[in-house]
Amino acid sequence: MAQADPADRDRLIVALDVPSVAAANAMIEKLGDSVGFYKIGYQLAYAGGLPLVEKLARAGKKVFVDLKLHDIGNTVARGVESLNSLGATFLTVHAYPQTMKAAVAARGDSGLKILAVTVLTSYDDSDLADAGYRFGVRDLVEARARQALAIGVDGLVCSPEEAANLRGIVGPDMALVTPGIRPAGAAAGDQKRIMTPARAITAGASHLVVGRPVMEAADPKQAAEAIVAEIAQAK
Ligand SMILES: O=C(O)c1cc(=O)[nH]c(=O)n1[C@@H]1O[C@H](COP(=O)(O)O)[C@@H](O)[C@H]1O
Repeated sequence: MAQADPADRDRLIVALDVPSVAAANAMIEKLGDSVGFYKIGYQLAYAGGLPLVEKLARAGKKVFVDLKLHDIGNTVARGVESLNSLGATFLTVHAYPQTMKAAVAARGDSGLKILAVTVLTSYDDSDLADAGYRFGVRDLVEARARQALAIGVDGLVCSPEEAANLRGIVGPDMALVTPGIRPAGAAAGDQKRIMTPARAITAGASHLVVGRPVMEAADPKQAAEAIVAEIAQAK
């Protein structure tokens, strides 16, 4: 396949959802130049994977640290301060006002960008009702996006289903990072609000987060390249 434009390639964020640093290194090796942006979440971070952030950054890759912080403001701020110097591009927090304010204040001018997770892509309206919310997904995502914007958060995590509406609210520059990406024919798994890569880009997503459709593919490199090609065609 022809070499991808790095600007298209880096709109794909591959979730390194693997159980060990060894498995992560093996996958990074396999994916090679096809991937320029990785996400390290609970599974890898709790298995000793945080030092990989600095290693990947030194190797010229971008890194999204997905720890979805949510605690009292002081604890969130101290946690963000501990992450500021790792060289990551993005860090997630849940989109609660105290949490977002603390994270934005603590990231200072370190270069780390704070993403607020609006409503998880595995939730639908009835899951929100079960959790005690009186808003449905669309209204809660929108309300949280407006709060995040007012607080000065750098970007939002939402499903691609909300991307077009949010793009109209936050303008052209804010990062809209969308998990819940499923290439045509891929299994949804536990995701409830999903779209194909092409449709997510057309809807206004700046970045797509993809885990299992790449990590569990028979040929992960080919799967990543196919998504980047879809991004390049849809933009
Ligand atoms: O913050 C995230 O990255 C995230 C938010 C969200 O609402 N939904 C969601 O799936 N994610 C993450 O995105 C990745 C999606 O993985 P797959 O469903 O395997 O493609 C996982 O690492 C999730 O933790």
